[in-house]
Amino acid sequence: MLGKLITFEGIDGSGKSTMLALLRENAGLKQLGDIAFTREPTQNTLTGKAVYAAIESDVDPMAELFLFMADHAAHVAETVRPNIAAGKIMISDRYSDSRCAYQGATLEKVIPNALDFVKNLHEGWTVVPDLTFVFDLAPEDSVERCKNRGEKTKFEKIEFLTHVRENFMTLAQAEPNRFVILNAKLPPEDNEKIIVEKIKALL
Ligand SMILES: Nc1ncnc2c1ncn2[C@@H]1O[C@H](COP(=O)(O)OP(=O)(O)OP(=O)(O)O)[C@@H](O)[C@H]1O
Ligand SMILES: Cc1cn([C@H]2C[C@H](O)[C@@H](COP(=O)(O)O)O2)c(=O)[nH]c1=O
Repeated sequence: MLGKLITFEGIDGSGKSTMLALLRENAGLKQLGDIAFTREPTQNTLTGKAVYAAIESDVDPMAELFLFMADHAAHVAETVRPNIAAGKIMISDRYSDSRCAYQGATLEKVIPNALDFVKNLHEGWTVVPDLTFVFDLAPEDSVERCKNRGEKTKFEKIEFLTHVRENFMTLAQAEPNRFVILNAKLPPEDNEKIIVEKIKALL
């Protein structure tokens, strides 16, 4: 039997990594099947390194989109498809919706309907997630959390993250059966319970 793909999305600092650390240890989740954790951008790969170099530069946003797309293609081919074929439950920290939301925003002034343009690039070849959680957080809180974390990327700006957040909401409204919006200000343990219940219902 084919596995499932579950993705975690949201603006920077919204709590995805914190939640995934909790889920790795969640006994109820472990009982549901063979779980494989993954992420985008991919780590320590040719394409992932190119993406992180781009994030730290002021590279042309269209060029940056295609670096993210290349990383996604490698991720799908080398990790996602084989694990799904092996019947695993794959949980990805960011996936295609991050591209639609972030590059939909970086390309706003470059191409009309940038979000749809990016979304359409994925059609026909990617693996579509079965379930997607969006950690919804005000950009002001996001920037504050990122400041406390001690990192700063070119994306961590209130105006830009406001646009990214709106894009996540647009994506969720278009596919209400796939998306679950979480209040990222709740204690992580509260959202953890909601997530495990939704995953149980999916399986
Ligand atoms: N529910 C929460 N309430 C308050 N603070 C939180 C919560 N979840 C996470 N944090 C804190 O916010 C910061 C960012 O969290 P985390 O690294 O999990 O976010 P992220 O979504 O993985 O970020 P990014 O996508 O930028 O890597 C961390 O300092 C973390 O401790
Ligand atoms: C997958 C993906 C990510 N981004 C952005 C989101 C973050 O600001 C950075 C790096 O991600 P991390 O989880 O903080 O390591 O990249 C993006 O713009 N487009 C994407 O497709």
